[in-house]
Amino acid sequence: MAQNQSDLYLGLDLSTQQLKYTVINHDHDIIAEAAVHFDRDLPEFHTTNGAIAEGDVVTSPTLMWVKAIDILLERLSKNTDIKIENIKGISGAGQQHGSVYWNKEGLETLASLDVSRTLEDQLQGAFSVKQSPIWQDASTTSQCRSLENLVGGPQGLADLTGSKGYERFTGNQIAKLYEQNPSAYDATARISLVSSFIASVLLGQLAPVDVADGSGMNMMDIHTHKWIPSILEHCGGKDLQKKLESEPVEGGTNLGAINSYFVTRYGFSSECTIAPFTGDNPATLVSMNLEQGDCVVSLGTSDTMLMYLPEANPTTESHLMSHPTNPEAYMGMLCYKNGSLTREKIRDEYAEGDWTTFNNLLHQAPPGLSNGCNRRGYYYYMQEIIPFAKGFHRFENDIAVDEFTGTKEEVASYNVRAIVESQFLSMKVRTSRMLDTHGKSSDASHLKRILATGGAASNPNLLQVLSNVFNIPVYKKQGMNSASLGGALLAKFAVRRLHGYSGTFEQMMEDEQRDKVAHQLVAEPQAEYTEVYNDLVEGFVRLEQVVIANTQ
Ligand SMILES: Nc1ncnc2c1ncn2[C@@H]1O[C@H](COP(=O)(O)OP(=O)(O)OP(=O)(O)O)[C@@H](O)[C@H]1O
Ligand SMILES: O=C(CO)[C@@H](O)[C@H](O)CO
Repeated sequence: MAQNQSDLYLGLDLSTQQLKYTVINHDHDIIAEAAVHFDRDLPEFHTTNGAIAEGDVVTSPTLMWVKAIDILLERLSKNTDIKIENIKGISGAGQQHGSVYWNKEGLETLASLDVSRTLEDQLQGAFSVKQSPIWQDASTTSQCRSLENLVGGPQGLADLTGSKGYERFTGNQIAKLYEQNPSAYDATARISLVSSFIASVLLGQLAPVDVADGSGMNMMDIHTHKWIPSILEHCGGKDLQKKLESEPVEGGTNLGAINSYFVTRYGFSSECTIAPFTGDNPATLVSMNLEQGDCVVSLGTSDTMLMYLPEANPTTESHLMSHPTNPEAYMGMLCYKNGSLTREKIRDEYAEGDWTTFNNLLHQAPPGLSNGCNRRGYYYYMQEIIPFAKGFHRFENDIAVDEFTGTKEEVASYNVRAIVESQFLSMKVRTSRMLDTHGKSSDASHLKRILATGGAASNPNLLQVLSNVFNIPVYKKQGMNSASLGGALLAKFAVRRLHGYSGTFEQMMEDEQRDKVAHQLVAEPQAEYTEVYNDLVEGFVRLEQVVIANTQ
């Protein structure tokens, strides 16, 4: 099968609030994008922002994701801009860390799907755990400490797997199931990540975990990309190796052709290749085509900061993940649970639920929030990851207050500015700590640009504050769905390799991307404000320590 100008590549992203698709052509132009929104399109699953939270336990109905695949593919097959038979490869991404528990019957059904029935109809009984734990879960602290103790503490676990023990990381979620629900664990034949779950559905059999997403499990050796047997046994007994089936695979691998169900039901080509699906953050990195000195800030449901790292220097404050396309390299990451949803809380409480009002209030408060009184706010609606803190905390001249003082409008504007500034200051402080650790070996110690993405990157007012806090320009790329775009590019890379291409992913991007001026400048640092933020760092860190101490 030769390369053809009419060839198309499909990327899917099963993120927190929606399942999205992006279709690209040979030149990487975006031909179509669409999404199924879980709360709006699938209200029968009763999710809020795609999830069901019961205290620290946060899950999503696995069957909701299955139904979303039915609906998305139906919409794709009806899109007249796309010839579905021209799609040569499919890859994509999933929200990281979440897990899916297949029972034996479920895998058998998957291997023999009936083309006259929907996936939802056929896979109702396929899962031994019906609610998949997702990345917002914070209920496995004891499993985290136990795993760290096994390997000599938090730094020991980070040295082995790239991260210390984190509640949302899949190994700790599996350990909780193993301990607390042995019958469901025993009824589990195989375990998928959210990413490898979608690949499995498309293949009609269990798909392996990809190395970049595998590094979000606390169970994979970050250097060799293999499972660590002693950790597997600790988290899930002797059976866990079997339940994972195979070792993680590198991005761009060909996993096989799409299941005939999708060929007959939707008109895919029987030669359409399925490539490993990765995590949404690694897929975002892939889509960004980084140059030296770039980092990515993704403002989605979670806020994340991503960067390319040539060497492994794991820390207990950031994540080190395997790079999605370069087996020798790494991705550094910071992840905040209180991203868009916590900004929405403040918008709803102080800005009438409207982003324009939110933006107006942002401009009313002085940058740095001083103006005769030093105000500071820390907003953790959900249990935060970094720092490990919870609740809303406000200070005036270093004294904790329940609410800022001022008129109703002033109070509203202080809260709006305080949340935006404190979220970006936290990122700045931790980015420079990560760069200090990697400084000796990394060009990243000289950050030159931020490439912004995610739903909230559509708001230029936020990006202006981001630029001022970091004192570097912020750029954006065409198309809002960077993880599904990254998936489409990974699909193309796998197809090209299947047909003999021996170059790297980066070479493919260099040689075959038509639009070279892909990033647009959206905000530049404003000199009068950047100094303000430099001066704030020390006080920000000091009061954050008070917040952490108060929420232990
Ligand atoms: N104008 C705006 N200003 C600020 N935030 C916005 C704006 N428009 C959308 N958002 C935020 O974008 C969020 C959705 O982002 P996105 O579509 O990237 O989510 P997602 O893909 O489900 O998340 P994730 O990738 O973290 O799983 C919404 O929760 C919303 O708060
Ligand atoms: O937990 C993380 C990353 O570690 C989130 O960013 C999810 O991937 C959802 O987007």
